[in-house]
Amino acid sequence: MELHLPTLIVTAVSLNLLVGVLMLIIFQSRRSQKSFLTWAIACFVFALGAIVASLRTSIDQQWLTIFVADLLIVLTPLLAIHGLRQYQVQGPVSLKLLTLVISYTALPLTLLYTAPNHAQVFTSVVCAAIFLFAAAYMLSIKNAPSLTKGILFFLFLVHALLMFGLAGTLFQNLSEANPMAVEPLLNLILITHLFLTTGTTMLFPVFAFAMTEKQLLELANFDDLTQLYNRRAFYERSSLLLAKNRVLRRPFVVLMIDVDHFKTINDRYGHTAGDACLQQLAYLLRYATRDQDIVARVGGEEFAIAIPDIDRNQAELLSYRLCEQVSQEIFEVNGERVPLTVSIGIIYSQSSRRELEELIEAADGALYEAKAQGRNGFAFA
Ligand SMILES: Nc1nc2c(ncn2[C@@H]2O[C@H](COP(=O)(O)OP(=O)(O)OP(=O)(O)O)[C@@H](O)[C@H]2O)c(=O)[nH]1
Repeated sequence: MELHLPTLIVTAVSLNLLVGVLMLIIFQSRRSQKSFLTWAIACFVFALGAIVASLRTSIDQQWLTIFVADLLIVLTPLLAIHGLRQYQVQGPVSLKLLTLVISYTALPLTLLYTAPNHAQVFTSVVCAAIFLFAAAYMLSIKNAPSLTKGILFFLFLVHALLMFGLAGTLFQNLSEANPMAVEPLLNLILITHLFLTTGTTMLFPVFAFAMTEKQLLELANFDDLTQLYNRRAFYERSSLLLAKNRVLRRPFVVLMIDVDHFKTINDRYGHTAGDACLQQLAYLLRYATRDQDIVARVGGEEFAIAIPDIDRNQAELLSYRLCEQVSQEIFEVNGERVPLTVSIGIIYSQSSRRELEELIEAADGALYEAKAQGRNGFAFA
């Protein structure tokens, strides 16, 4: 089946207009999220650029069909990146940078006014560079859902390569005795360009929603200071793990860990230093345990670890090792060493028959015991 170029342009323009309107509707209901407005503008700018560029064959107004069209085509990916950065807390692409790129594109385009083919080569190279930047930018976005991030990265990269390919083909065309010879190749590149642009714009709202969902999930499940599970997630995940262990009649252990004399540490070194110690301790706990263990910060200076499939001796050895490691770890604040120890309460349930709340309560009681015995140690319930 042969692809009909005008039909494709009409389809791409219509899809971009539709996605643009969809973005505007989303923006209406989420006015604080300006990226949707920016992406809507990007869609409209692309649609306008495609319409104006497609007039090249029917009207002889180069200032419009080359100069304005090329500027609109360059502006589209810039707006897309601008929207992506607005969605991040990193802030938008500075308006200065945007103006700079457009001005540096407009100037050579003006100089190339009488050489429209050269102008097209130049525009393609600029677009390729912007898409390459967009691909690199996608990689730098942390905390983004990997699937949509990966697809967008791929689309930007392919688009950059395509634009370099277009520039090369157009350049070759300049010296070609028969410019019509590369026409099919140019059409194929143009068609791919339309597909890529439309696909990318359609992915933006998906990316934005997936990202928001990921952030909300993290806010709901993770402790901001230590990045460990929070109390809610600890209960939720440990309950599931406990239920699974109960079915399999396997043992289950809960450790309640509390920093000793943390009030004194805060009073002496300051609250910020206390926070830094908690972060370092959290890292140590996560590092000292297995992937399947659930490590959480369940209170100010209180941590909990749920451990499946571990016998009583191993639980004792782990608690001993944790106390040792924490007391030997160097917690340093402003060049000063902060002495830090922990006390641990352990509950061992042989076939996981007891409820989680019961286990936590028992481990808490054992923790109280460990504190009473002089701290920097552990006790069994
Ligand atoms: N820096 C910092 N301090 C916190 C945080 N959450 C709780 N704290 C402090 O932790 C201290 C806990 O003190 P206490 O409950 O009296 O216990 P303690 O001083 O550790 O004494 P023992 O537990 O009996 O060894 C309080 O001073 C809280 O202000 C936090 O997120 N950061």
